[in-house]
Amino acid sequence: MKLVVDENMPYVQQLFAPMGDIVAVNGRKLDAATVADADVLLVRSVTRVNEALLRDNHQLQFVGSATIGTDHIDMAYLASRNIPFTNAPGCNATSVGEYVFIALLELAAKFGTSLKQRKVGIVGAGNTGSAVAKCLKAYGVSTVLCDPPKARNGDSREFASLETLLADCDVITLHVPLTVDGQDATFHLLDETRLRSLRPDTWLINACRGEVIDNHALISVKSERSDLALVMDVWEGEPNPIKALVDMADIATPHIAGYSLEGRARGTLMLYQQLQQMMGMPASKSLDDLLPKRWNPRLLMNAAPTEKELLSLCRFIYDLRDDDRQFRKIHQIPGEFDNMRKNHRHRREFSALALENLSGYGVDWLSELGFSGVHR
Ligand SMILES: NC(=O)C1=CN([C@@H]2O[C@H](COP(=O)(O)OP(=O)(O)OC[C@H]3O[C@@H](n4cnc5c(N)ncnc54)[C@H](O)[C@@H]3O)[C@@H](O)[C@H]2O)C=CC1
Ligand SMILES: O=C(O)C(=O)[C@H](O)COP(=O)(O)O
Repeated sequence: MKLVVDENMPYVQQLFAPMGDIVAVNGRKLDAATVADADVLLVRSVTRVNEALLRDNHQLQFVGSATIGTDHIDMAYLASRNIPFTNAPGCNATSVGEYVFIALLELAAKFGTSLKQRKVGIVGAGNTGSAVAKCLKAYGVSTVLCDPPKARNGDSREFASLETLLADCDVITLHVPLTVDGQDATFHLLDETRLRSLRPDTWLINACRGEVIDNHALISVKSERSDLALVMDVWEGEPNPIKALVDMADIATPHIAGYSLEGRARGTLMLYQQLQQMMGMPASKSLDDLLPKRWNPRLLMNAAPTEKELLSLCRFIYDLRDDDRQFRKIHQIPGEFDNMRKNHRHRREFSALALENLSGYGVDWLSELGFSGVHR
């Protein structure tokens, strides 16, 4: 069996080598000729899987994308050819939740305020939006959710309309799929009119897909509104973000909000599990077989951390400022957006750090935030 696999997918050898010959490729440059004799195709978000890519392949048995988003996949075409497809729902949701939480702590420190004084509007209350909500709830920050499809489908949580959320919240964080059709289409969901309606001093975060915000409109609004703060992980026109927008952003990164080691490992593992199941084989490998052990530096928590101390703890796990600094140096150099992603030094999730004394001393909320606990 021949498996054509994006070279930017960790743990492929450990999981898929027993199944056949692995050919690792640059996912952005993948073409029909390279895929022509593949039996299995494993991609990431940078590969458009459609008729143009698969027209010369008449033996493909499985397509997997180690991502949450599926906007790069022509599902109708795969269905028309009866090619089974799976993505990896939720694989990196914790990573996105923690990225947003850390970014908000960074902004609060930068502007000399407390995150607890802000009301956070979460647009899209699926896996990633809920992961953000979980972190904020653990820390005691109030949130408002907007998710019309979930509201219509009877989700028991309380939802606001987008207009109410924009009017009520001083942080807006976006967690919707990119869709262009239907009543919930998200392409340019934040258009110029909505961007102009943002409350004074709003912090706006995009960690879903660049096209959910009209980037040109954002540049125009932000150039008149220095009160707005921006955290941008995703961009229209990736891998070529607009320079003016990178320069305006308070935090700018190259689509790596989901790039925790755990998130990326889960993505590959979920594809392995699906393929094994499809072939009627047991999935013998688990996440523990892939990940390095948790850190246990014996950090003793015997008092609730201040917000500044919490930020230091978070930076110990993932210092977002490093990615921001590096991205600002490279984002206009051809190829470097993808290189920075490919060579991203793997960041861990909060759960990789075991803190002592999480039970008691008023620090239980740190385990709700995601840290592991070691009780004495
Ligand atoms: N920056 C990054 O590294 C990552 C980005 N993503 C992006 O984030 C997106 C969301 O991921 P998940 O939360 O896991 O997906 P999900 O499918 O679990 O949740 C998305 C939610 O958005 C809601 N929704 C759809 N249209 C909406 C609208 N017009 N207004 C409000 N809500 C709407 C849906 O009902 C759903 O509950 C993915 O599709 C992907 O594009 C995902 C992971 C990592
Ligand atoms: O899961 C998603 O959806 C994402 O946006 C991924 O984090 C993107 O990562 P790549 O697939 O582009 O490596």
